[in-house]
Amino acid sequence: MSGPSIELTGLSLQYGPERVLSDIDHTFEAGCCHVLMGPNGGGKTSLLRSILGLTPFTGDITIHWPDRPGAIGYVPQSAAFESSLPLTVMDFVLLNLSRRPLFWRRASKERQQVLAQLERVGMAERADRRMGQLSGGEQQRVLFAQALLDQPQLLILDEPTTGMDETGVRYLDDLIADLNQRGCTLMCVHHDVGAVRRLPNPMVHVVNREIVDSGPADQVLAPHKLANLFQHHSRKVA
Ligand SMILES: Nc1ncnc2c1ncn2[C@@H]1O[C@H](COP(=O)(O)OP(=O)(O)OP(=O)(O)O)[C@@H](O)[C@H]1O
Repeated sequence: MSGPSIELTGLSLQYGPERVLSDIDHTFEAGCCHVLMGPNGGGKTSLLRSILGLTPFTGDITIHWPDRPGAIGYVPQSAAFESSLPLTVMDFVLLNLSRRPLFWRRASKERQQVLAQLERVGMAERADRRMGQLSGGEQQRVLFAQALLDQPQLLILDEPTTGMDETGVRYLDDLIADLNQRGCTLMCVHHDVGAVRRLPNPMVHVVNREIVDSGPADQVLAPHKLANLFQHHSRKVA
């Protein structure tokens, strides 16, 4: 089963007097690798959170699934784990696999499933470490493994390579290429122009209160446009 398209109609979002997203009409095509870029505070995370239903907005967001609704995976920008929390990598990913409490014995089938996902991000050997004792980049890899468990058809990533070393980035590149080949729709926030160019046929959307530019990466990230990519609009107070 392949991924959905996402249609925004008159999407606006405001925090107090500050208008973060303003009357956006836009469609993200099915099965593509979409990258949101733009200046800090331009509204990229707010746009992702709106699609996930994690923040109130006005207007409409419609997810057009090709068949029946599929699974959605989400990797947030960062997560904090208290180092004294007795929650291992295996526990954390297992928690997301079933609704049963952790102290119930887990079937080895479930454990194998989790290990297979951890293997895909190079973290299987650290399955018994506590989440709070991993580095930021390692935690990010585990969050990614957890988001892959349900075989998502829509995968939403907020700055997925933050804190990751080269090996982590390579795992991520391979996984994204694999998901893209399977027709999954990917939405991803990125700041690194070089990393975006490595993605499979990326569509880049520049978010700066509105979507100010959109198209294939080689057009939107053309050298003469790069200077303006991270430039801020003066923000209007609504
Ligand atoms: N929960 C919130 N309450 C109040 N203001 C918020 C909230 N979340 C975000 N904002 C503000 O909304 C604006 C857009 O934030 P958002 O995180 O969407 O931007 P972004 O483009 O993802 O930025 P960055 O590139 O720095 O991650 C910022 O000015 C931010 O301070």
